[in-house]
Amino acid sequence: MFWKLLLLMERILTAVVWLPWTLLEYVRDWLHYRRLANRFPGPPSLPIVGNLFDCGLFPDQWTLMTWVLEDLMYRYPAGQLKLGPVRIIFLNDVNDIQTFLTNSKNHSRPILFENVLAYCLGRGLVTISGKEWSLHHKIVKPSFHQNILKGYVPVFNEKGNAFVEHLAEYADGRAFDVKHMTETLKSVIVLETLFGLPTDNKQTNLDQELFELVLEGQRRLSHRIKSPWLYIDAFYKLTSGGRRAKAIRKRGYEILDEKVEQRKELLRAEAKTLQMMGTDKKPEHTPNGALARESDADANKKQYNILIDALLQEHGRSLSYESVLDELLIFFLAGFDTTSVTLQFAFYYLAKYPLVQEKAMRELQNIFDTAGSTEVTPDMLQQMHYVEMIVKETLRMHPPIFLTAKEAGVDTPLLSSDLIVPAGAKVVISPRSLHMDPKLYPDPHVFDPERFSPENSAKRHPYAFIPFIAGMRTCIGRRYAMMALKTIISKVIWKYRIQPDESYEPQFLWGISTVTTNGMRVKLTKR
Ligand code: HEM
Repeated sequence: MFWKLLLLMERILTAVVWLPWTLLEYVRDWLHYRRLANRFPGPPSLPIVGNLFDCGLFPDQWTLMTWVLEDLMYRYPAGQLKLGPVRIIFLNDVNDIQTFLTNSKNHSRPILFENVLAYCLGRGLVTISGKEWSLHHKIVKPSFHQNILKGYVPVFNEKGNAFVEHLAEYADGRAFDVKHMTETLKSVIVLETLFGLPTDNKQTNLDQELFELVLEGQRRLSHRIKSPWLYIDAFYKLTSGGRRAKAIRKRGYEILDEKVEQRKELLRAEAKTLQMMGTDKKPEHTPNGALARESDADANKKQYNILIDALLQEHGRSLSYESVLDELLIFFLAGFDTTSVTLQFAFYYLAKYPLVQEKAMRELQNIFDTAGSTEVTPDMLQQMHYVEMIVKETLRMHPPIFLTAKEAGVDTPLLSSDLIVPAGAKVVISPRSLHMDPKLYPDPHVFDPERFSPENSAKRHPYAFIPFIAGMRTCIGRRYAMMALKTIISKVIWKYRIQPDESYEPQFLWGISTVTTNGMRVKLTKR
């Protein structure tokens, strides 16, 4: 009894001391945050509503974005915007961006933003942070090892050839829309490489449905991001948009579940064939051409699995089945969306700059003629310096992810001024604003791949080109994307001359990635 009383008193005493102490610490942190954040310059704001009225002045979301990215971020290279109670700090000085991103404590997403993304996309690599992120990252990273990526090149080739053949139907000089074709191409590539499923170069009805669901999910997410009153999950769930977003995710899971079953079936068939052949030697390639198991050379080294197999192996160990499906959904979206946008804009800029096409053609003549084949190999990809410069310049002018939001984990002093980004600040960095800074890129609106020649690149700040962001949360698919894009663009340039549709100007919709609302119109003629 005595001991129980003592224990109770101890608890009461702890509560009495602990509560005010915690509260005090919280107030102290908040005052510290406010003191540091208040020093950041920004457009004049009103009490409570901040800059909400300024933002409301813009007729649409795109004009608002242009104001932030092309006006505010240049006027205030380290500045702030107050969206009601939410304060956003933006950085647009290359040294400050480097300082911020190289600090491994600054890589979580603001929790509100993370929740908004996760509601539509589930909890995959893009939408998680902390220990959960470290675990998922460790599981999927080996699937992007260069041995695996090299094994994908035959798939990039096969799909690239089919795409180029399909384009022949339009190669009579009339204007046509290439957008949907690039989206289909890229989603088929993802299914064959990351999911290890043969596709017959076409989308099945189910693939098409998954693809459309993901696009709709993106549109809904974009609508939610620009409507702060929908940020609270409990409220969003009750709206028709929230209910539809939930239904999209549920149906997405059902389709992905079927994909998982197809992959398991394929692996069972493969194992059976091996058994019948009386060998236990593991094959180097899956039927779709992707490297699936360790090759002889790697036999004693680490085992690299394609993404879906790596995830399934962890199912029941460190991952739940829902986490497996969440990752597949994220990779399906991340894998096809950004690369197809880049491919569309490569078409757009190449059409406007015929001399760039001819220079690329000369490089390709060297490579393909020497090899006596247009089947691209990993070695040939290494030799495509100019084609790579075209891809980079496309990503400079139109980085598909225009901006990213991070939460500062620690106070981070900036280099360009005596300002300090306080711990807890929501920080926005825009590859697009940075890439259009005339101090870094003179005549930034001119498409000039020479900016990425080895000599010119060497002179530039290492953080001046960040289409994949940088630091700990850099894009895991960046090498995959570069290899796929170089393979396909080289095949298109080899076969066709691309010309502009003079009546076309892209109109943009800003979401997770920045896409066009009016397709991507160009003209083609055969070489
Ligand atoms: C041109 C193509 C691509 C571009 C420009 C691009 C850009 C980016 C950017 C900017 C981020 C960071 C986002 C942020 O921090 O807010 C990112 C992350 C990511 N990307 Fe990509 N990406 C591309 C292709 C791909 C591909 C092909 C895949 C998959 C095969 C992929 C998978 C991912 C994943 C999983 C993340 C999250 C990484 C993490 O947080 O750890 N991306 N990407």
